[in-house]
Amino acid sequence: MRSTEHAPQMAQDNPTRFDIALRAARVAFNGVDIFHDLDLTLQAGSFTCLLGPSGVGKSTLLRYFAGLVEGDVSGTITCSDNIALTGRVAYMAQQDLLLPWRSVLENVVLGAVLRHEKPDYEKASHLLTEVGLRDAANLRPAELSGGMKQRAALARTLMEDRPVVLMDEPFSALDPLNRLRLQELAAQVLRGKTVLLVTHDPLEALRLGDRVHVLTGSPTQLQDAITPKGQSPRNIADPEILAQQAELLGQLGAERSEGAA
Ligand SMILES: Nc1ncnc2c1ncn2[C@@H]1O[C@H](COP(=O)(O)OP(=O)(O)OP(=O)(O)O)[C@@H](O)[C@H]1O
Repeated sequence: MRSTEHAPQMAQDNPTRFDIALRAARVAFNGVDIFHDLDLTLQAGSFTCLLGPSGVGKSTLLRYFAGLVEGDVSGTITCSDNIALTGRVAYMAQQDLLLPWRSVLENVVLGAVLRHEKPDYEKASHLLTEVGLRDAANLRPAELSGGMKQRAALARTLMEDRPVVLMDEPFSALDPLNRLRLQELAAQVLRGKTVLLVTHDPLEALRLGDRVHVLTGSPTQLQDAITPKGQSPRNIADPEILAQQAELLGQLGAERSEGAA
């Protein structure tokens, strides 16, 4: 990973110090419970990953923490410092949500502009270099590939420097090498922050997550967390990580589908 004198301030310089407790969460759409009685604690400064089959409710759970689920919703979110979570979250959606009329650089500094703050263009340029978009800073989103849009959205999320970061499949559109590079970048820039990340990739979850939960069933339930050892980004060739991958695939139902085949 490149490192320059202008490297953005890393989260470990200012770690997140409050736990976030979600209790008795319930979300229903059209009268059907996606989940109910769901509890999940995000420990201060730790990286939690959510895995599960498509449609199980991962994005809904992530969006619940972001306060973005509307309608038939109940439950509580409490921070251990007794300050509301609202306003302390950076959220990266599955869709890149880049504004089409703004350049990549202008999209990355959008948060500051909307808050009427002076954008830190130096930090934005550094992050664009880190995500491999230095030469695309002045392009509009329509001129980018899907993977480039996702990298721009990641740079915008990392730019925000919030204590809590929620990311929905942030690397899904990337080729394998860019995926590994950006996982490394995320691990480095987000170290010390409280992160919740949704992914379909068990190895990505084990590479980055301190706690990895599988969601299964309907209504959805959280399986007990798997807790890979050591600091992220972890070596995915490590035999212990590979054993945990097998465990996660088992929780996801791999044995059942092999049996069915
Ligand atoms: N706003 C909504 N209105 C109605 N139904 C919704 C809404 N949002 C999500 N759902 C439904 O809730 C269920 C869970 O959706 P969600 O997007 O959370 O799943 P997911 O596990 O993230 O899926 P994927 O891995 O495909 O992204 C799905 O059946 C989906 O159709």
